[in-house]
Amino acid sequence: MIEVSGYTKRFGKHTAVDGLSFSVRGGELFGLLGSNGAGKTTTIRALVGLTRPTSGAVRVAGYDVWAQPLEAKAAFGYIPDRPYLYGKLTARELLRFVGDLYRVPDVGAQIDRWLEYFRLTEYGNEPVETYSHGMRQKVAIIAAMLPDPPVLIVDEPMVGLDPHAARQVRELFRGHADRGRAVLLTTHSLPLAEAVCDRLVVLDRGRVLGAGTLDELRTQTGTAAGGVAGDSLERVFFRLLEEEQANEQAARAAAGVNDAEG
Ligand SMILES: Nc1ncnc2c1ncn2[C@@H]1O[C@H](COP(=O)(O)OP(=O)(O)OP(=O)(O)O)[C@@H](O)[C@H]1O
Repeated sequence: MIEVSGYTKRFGKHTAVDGLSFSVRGGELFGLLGSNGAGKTTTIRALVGLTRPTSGAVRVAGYDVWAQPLEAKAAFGYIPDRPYLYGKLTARELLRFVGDLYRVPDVGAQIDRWLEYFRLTEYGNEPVETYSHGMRQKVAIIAAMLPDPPVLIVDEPMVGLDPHAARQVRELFRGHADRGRAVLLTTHSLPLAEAVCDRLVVLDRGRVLGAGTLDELRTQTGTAAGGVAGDSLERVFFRLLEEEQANEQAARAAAGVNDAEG
């Protein structure tokens, strides 16, 4: 459902993402993790047609996002980290606009159901510009979910949500994947990723440090650094970063020795 092959993005001389490959199947919830500046949003922006790859290909539902943008865009819902919503529209107007674009059947009843789910019913006829940050985030989530897309792409979904809404959203994404859809999300919340993701990629400065199920990552880090089965994703994550640092120091030291010899 999502295919990223050899995706590289350079901004001038800076390589933000370097030869990234992964795929997400229907029924899977996939996590893209990494520190600040790792390249998560840059990858998501390529997948949703906002930042053109320098090289490599990104495909959604079998369509190349950059060669067949209309087909690809019809197949995914996108929840950006900072959603832009038309502030002068009410939530109902905005959601009806989205629903009509995607030809959602029985859209009025669906919007009512979604507003109720997120406790927004009494605000549904107020302009979105009067909403709190979390309320806007909920509207952006509804807008992406309303067409029931085969692929859902989500950048940092929990920022600004209260604990109740965060749990609802977690269940929503898991349920979406369990109904055969593909869900790709980036998050800094390792407990969230541990609770819901089937598979993960950990990025650092544009390169993959580890990829696979949590158990596979445990094995990967355990073999190299003496970890034990059952380690939390947080421990695994920090081990991957520590190993990367150790490798870099070793490489620098070796280069220093070579320089000295040369
Ligand atoms: N438009 C741009 N122009 C130049 N550099 C950019 C641009 N967008 C991103 N970058 C650089 O690409 C790298 C990856 O940024 P990106 O936003 O993808 O990171 P991220 O993993 O989403 O980080 P965060 O967790 O902080 O949101 C960073 O070094 C960033 O400075």
